[in-house]
Parts: sequence; structure tokens; C-alpha cells
Amino acid sequence: MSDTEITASLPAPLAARVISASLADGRATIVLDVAGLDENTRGEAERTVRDTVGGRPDVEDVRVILTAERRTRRIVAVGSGKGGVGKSTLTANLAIALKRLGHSVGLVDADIYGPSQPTILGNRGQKPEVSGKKLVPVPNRWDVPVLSMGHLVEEGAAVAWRGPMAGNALTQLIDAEWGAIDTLLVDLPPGTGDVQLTMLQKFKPSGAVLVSTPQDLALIDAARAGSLFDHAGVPVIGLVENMSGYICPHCGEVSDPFGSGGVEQAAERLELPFLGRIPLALGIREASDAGTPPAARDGGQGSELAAPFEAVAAEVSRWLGANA
Ligand SMILES: Nc1ncnc2c1ncn2[C@@H]1O[C@H](COP(=O)(O)OP(=O)(O)OP(=O)(O)O)[C@@H](O)[C@H]1O
Repeated sequence: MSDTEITASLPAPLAARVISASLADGRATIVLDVAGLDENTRGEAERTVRDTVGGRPDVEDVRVILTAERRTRRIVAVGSGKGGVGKSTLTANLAIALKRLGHSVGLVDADIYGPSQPTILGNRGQKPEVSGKKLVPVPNRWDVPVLSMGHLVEEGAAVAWRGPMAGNALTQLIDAEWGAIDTLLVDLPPGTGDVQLTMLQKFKPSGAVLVSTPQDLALIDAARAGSLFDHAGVPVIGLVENMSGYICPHCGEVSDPFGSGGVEQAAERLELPFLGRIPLALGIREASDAGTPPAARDGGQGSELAAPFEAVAAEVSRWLGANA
């Protein structure tokens, strides 16, 4: 049984509090974040973990370690100047690649008007549980819990919402029962509207990643989004070029329908770091539609396309380490 399976066997509110879980020689060791829970609830949580994990055939002994150490959770916003540049695709794959690098990652799909994470992460139709007054993020098989408007309302229902409603919705998603998650990636809606402002004013991100295609128009908008973060005092971790270079699925030849290298040049001009480029590949689109992100490398569609996402994740991980 893997760490992920141990965590997944627990009820969602407890799974969200698992800091680490391991199994060696029949002994399962689970470290649980109990910050904010009273004595009774802590005891109950420990019993539930002991009973659930201990009931599995490959487990002979269960050790539960409770810790209430205050952990600081960092928000990393992923933004773009315009829609359709692949921000949601990058966020999902970045989250999974960061998880594989050892970060404890959660994902908020703040793209309230067009939530796509439930599709990309393959958990459409699942509803988050509620613990107290807080939402409990929806688990998935890559151990990257996620909260999205797409899990809460019917498709398209939020389209007519005005700014304050959208801002409140975002607050509920971020101020949820994130338990032991230390890095929260927030997939922002494109542009520089109300949701982005709420985000910056209320939950100041530690840093932001900007995604753009190499086209001039997208780059101009990306620069605008960059200056929004700049004005709010949120450091831009760097720029990612998506859809740069089309890999022909038949012959493997690479062509550049949207140009290439434009984002790297723009990063240089804006004096911002360049984090890497993701090719335009049919496999990435198919994997996103199928709910099997390539970065998971789980044999799903397009897993050979994990490397470019992993390279970006390595840069972000370095930034997180250097700015701890
Ligand atoms: N590198 C890529 N190669 C092929 N298809 C891609 C790539 N990146 C994204 N796509 C596809 O492009 C479409 C838009 O991507 P995505 O939803 O991630 O963009 P977005 O910027 O989040 O858009 P929006 O802000 O409008 O939600 C999707 O169908 C996605 O599968």
C-alpha cells in the first residue's frame, strides 16, 4: 500500500490533515496535523485513523503522530493576460509535478466563470464535503486535493455572477479545510478583473506564475497581468511559454504556428525569470480532456509529455525553497 493509498482510505476531512503516511514491515506511520481541533476531536481523529488503517490486511501495527505545529501555507497564483492560453492545463500539471517533488500541494480553481480543473483532474461531478462551516477539498488519485466552482455549481451557472459574489465564492474556496497542505496553487481567471483583485487584497499570494503563448497580443496582455501583481507587491516567480512549437503526432516534426521564443524575450524585456516552455501537442489536449494529466506519469495519455511540466515545476520548487 502506498502513502497515497493510506491517505485515500481515510475520510476526506482527515485525509486533508495527513502530513505524511508510510508503511514499512507491516507498520503504518501516519503524521496528522491536528491544529485547531479540540482534545475530543483529536482523540476521535486518532481513533478513526487507527481503526481505518489498522483494518487493512497488510497492516499489523499503526503509529499515529499528532502535531499541532503552526504551518504557514503559501499561495502561488497562476495567471494569464488572456483566456485559452493553457493556464489551467499548466496549473494542474504544475501541481502534480510539485507534489512529485515532495511539496504538499492543493489546487484552487478560481476560474469561476469557466472552471476546468474537475475535467483536467478527472473528478467532475464530485461534491466537496463540509466540515464545520468549511469546505473540504475534493481528493483525487494524484493526492492533489482541489476545490473548484465546477464542483459546487452546475456548469455555466456562475457566468452571470457579479463581482462581489465571485469574490465571496473565491473566499470560500481558499479559506477551506486545507489541513496539511503547504502550497496552494490558485488557477486565476484570465485578465485583471474582480476575482484577481479580491485574491490580491484578501489572500496575498507569495508569488505568481504567468502563462502566455508566444503571440504578440497574448504577450501584451501577459505584461499587463504582470504589472497588476507588481502593483500589489506580489513577486512574479516567472513566465511560462505554452503552445510553443507544435509536435506533429505523425512525423514528430516541430513547427511554430504561434511563433517561438517570444515569451522568453518578453521575460528578458520585463526583467522577469523565464521558467520554461510547453510544446503544443495533441497528447496534452487529449490528456486534459481525459482527466489524466501528463505530469502524473501514471501511464495515462501523453505521460511522455511530463518532462516540460517537470522542468517548470523544478524552477518553481527552487523559488519556493529560496523564498521560504
Ligand atoms: N500545450 C498544449 N498543447 C495542446 N493543447 C493545449 C496545450 N495547453 C492547453 N491546451 C488546450 O487548450 C485549451 C485551453 O487550455 P486551458 O483551459 O488550460 O486554458 P486557459 O488559459 O486556462 O483557458 P481559460 O482561461 O479560458 O479557462 C484546452 O483544450 C487545453 O487542453
